[in-house]
Amino acid sequence: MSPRLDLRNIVKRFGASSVVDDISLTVAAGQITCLLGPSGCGKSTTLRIVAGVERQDAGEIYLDNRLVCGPGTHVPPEQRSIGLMFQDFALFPHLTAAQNVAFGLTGAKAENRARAHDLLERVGLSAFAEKYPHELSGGEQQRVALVRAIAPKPKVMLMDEPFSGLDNRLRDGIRDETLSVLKEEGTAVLLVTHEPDEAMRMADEIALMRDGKIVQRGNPYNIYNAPVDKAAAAFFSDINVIRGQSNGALTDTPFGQFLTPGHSDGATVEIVIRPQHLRIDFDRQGRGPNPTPSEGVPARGVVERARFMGRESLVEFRMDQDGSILTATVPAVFLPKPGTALWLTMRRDRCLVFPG
Ligand SMILES: Nc1ncnc2c1ncn2[C@@H]1O[C@H](COP(=O)(O)OP(=O)(O)OP(=O)(O)O)[C@@H](O)[C@H]1O
Repeated sequence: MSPRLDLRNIVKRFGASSVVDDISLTVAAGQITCLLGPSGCGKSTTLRIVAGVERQDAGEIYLDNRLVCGPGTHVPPEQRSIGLMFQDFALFPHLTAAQNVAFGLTGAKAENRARAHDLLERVGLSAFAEKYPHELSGGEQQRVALVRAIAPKPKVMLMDEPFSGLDNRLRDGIRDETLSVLKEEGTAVLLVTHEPDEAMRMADEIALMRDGKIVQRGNPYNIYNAPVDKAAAAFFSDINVIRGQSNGALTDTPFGQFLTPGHSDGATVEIVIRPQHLRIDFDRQGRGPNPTPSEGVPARGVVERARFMGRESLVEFRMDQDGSILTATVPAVFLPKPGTALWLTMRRDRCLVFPG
């Protein structure tokens, strides 16, 4: 199946710097792709180029195989069949919710009204159809803006941090509603966010951006579990880093030897593990659990501090062997006293090995 939206080698420079540096990306109908990355990495500029409000310096964009912008071609934004949903959306204050939703529709009046009411019902707002924007809460207004953007059945929906103005409790509900409406409509969605949680929740595919480039593309599971480098791993959660020197394709650590093929002798190797993949065991008269092939050798540490985070407890250890600090999380209440000696083991299948 050919992609609905196809970006090929998009470049945008401001002065000497390439803010978007050779971005290629496809989004299929009914698929949600998240452009995820830190502030300033070029996400919004990419979106603005797709919308047609910014022009690229090189590259092409195709919509259903039709060139919409490239050398010598620039289809104006309003002719691209693209819906926009930004954080600072504005409803027309003098129109009711239903009139706002029906505003951009070109069909017969009764038909437009029916479409507006159907969409409002799908986001739980039928009772608000005849209300004006100032009579609606922020979250309700946002849902109206969303269905207004969806109403003309755009082929592509561009969303730039669309939920960031909402408080957490509202946000989850509106995200899920949005997701189901967009899926039902079969819209191709390109959504910009700097929040990994939002991308994990919304995306079929995440495109992780850094300095104007896409450094990794994949589904949330793969991006989280097989990050391309340490920075990609650290973008999604806190990480622990254990350093060592590779020798004969092996690296010695307090947790035993790790296989590090492909790293030359003497090269620094970083072994990365997320806090939830460290296992904590009690000290049995100076001994920890027995080594196993799947968890390697345990290492002893002393609790520096422990904090209850609501869904989990976070325990920081100072390791006996080298004084380094490692953090483990436990999905329960576990608050050992500072100074308590405990043993840590690393789930080998969860360790990531990167060049240092
Ligand atoms: N019109 C412009 N002129 C000059 N520089 C610009 C212009 N627009 C954006 N930039 C610069 O390009 C870089 C990328 O901006 P962009 O808004 O695309 O980033 P972003 O990843 O969306 O960040 P944020 O999440 O903070 O919005 C930034 O350094 C920004 O200052």
